[in-house]
Formats: sequence, C-alpha cells, structure tokens
Amino acid sequence: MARQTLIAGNWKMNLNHLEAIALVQKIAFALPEKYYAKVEVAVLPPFTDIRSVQTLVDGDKLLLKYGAQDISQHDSGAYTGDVSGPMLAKLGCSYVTVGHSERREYHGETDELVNKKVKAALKHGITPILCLGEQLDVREAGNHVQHCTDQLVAGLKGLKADQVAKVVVAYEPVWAIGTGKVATPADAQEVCAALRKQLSSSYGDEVAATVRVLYGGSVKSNSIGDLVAQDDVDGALVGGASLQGEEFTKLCAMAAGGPLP
Ligand SMILES: O=C(CO)COP(=O)(O)O
Repeated sequence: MARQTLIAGNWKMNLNHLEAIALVQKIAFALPEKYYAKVEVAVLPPFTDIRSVQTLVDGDKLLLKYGAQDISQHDSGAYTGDVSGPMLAKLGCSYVTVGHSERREYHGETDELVNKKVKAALKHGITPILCLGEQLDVREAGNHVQHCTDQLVAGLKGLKADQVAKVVVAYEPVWAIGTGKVATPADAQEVCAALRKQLSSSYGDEVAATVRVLYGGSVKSNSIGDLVAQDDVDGALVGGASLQGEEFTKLCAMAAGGPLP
C-alpha cells in the first residue's frame, strides 16, 4: 500500500487555547475536505490547547488529526509536570512527537529516554513521530547519515517489527530548524532513504515500505512540493509555517499535489 503523505504542524510553545481554536477553524475553513484524501493533516499544539482542539475537531467532525509534542515514559505517579500516555489517549491524540531536537537539547533527552517514550506512545495507541537529525558540525564532517541511522536504531531499540511499522520517523537536521535554511530535496532524500534502508535491514522490506519518513526544517508552501516529490520523503513536520493559517493551508494543498484552494 502506498504511504499516505503526512503534514504535521508542530506549534512548539506557541498559541494559547483561544488562539488554537482560531487557527484550527481557519485551517478547517480554508482546506476543503477533498485534500484530505491525498494528504493527512495533523496539528500538534501545546498540552494546554489539546482539550479545546479536541472539542472543535469532534464537534465539527473535522478530518484534521491532532496530537501532542511530548509524552511521559511513565503511565502515572509522582512525576511533577509530566503528561502521560493514558491522558493523551483519553484526549483522542493520534500523534506525539518524541525526541525533538529542542527536547534533546533543552531537556537533556537521551536516546534511551526517547526510546522509552516511543514505547509509551505505542502502548497507548498513539503514533510516535520519532524525531532525529544531525547538528551542523556533524554534517560538515560528513557523518550525518551515520548519526541519523544510529539515532533511529537507538530510538526503536527493543521494538518488534509490527510495532515499528506503526512509527513515523521525522528527519529534522538541527541546522535547518527555524533558520530558514531548508535542506535541498536531494539532501532530505539522502537521509530519508538511508533511514528506510536501515529499517529494511533491521525489520524487513515490508516494514520499511510501510513506515512514513518525514522531513522537517524550515519547510514552507514553496518548498514542500519538491520535498514530497522525493521517493523516500513522505511528508513534513512543520514548525513556523504551521502557525499561519493561510500558509499552512497552502502547504498542505501543495503537498496534496495542488491546486491551491
Ligand atoms: O522543528 C521543526 C518541526 O518540528 C521545524 O521547525 P521550522 O519549520 O520552524 O524550521
């Protein structure tokens, strides 16, 4: 089965719940339902917005999916500030990003913790979007492919093939995040193809052909088309451009092959 393109908007720490409602309404209004047949669209708001987004999506039967930006490795207990898989599942979250470079950098998340969080998401029926990617110095040294495949192997450690088949992988080179420097389609393809090859050698061709591999880093409506045209790029994890209704809608439409709504 062909992999369906996924565009996920990572809002990061932006927009309160009222602003979240306004943005989701804007997307729902501007992106006609026919586009959802070609592209799956998800938003990943801050925790405080999820309930409001859920109410809107359920109430208006929107085709838009939603999820969270982090998940605790624990199910419940004395873990101040954490939010658990059961809580996110109860809110109808379809996706959760795990191991985003900002969490690795600012919250000291290690591959080991990221691996636990991937397992926590799967345990509660939430699709983890396993984020990985190299810093600029790693790329300049020519070690980016090895770095990314190592992070993939570590993030999936201990999972069975049928579990891996449910994971989404997001290649986000750190030097491209929030910098306006989008990777070239060929650069994105190089790493995404290497990740798929790694999946194939660890879990078999069928799993490798099922897992969606996204690209993230300064993706805009004018760059998404050439990125998703690559064989191994199955969509994008979008930061800044996902905060603007019109631009995000345009980006989703372009990912669906157009035309603009
Ligand atoms: O980190 C990102 C998505 O997770 C990318 O952010 P930008 O699209 O703002 O570069």
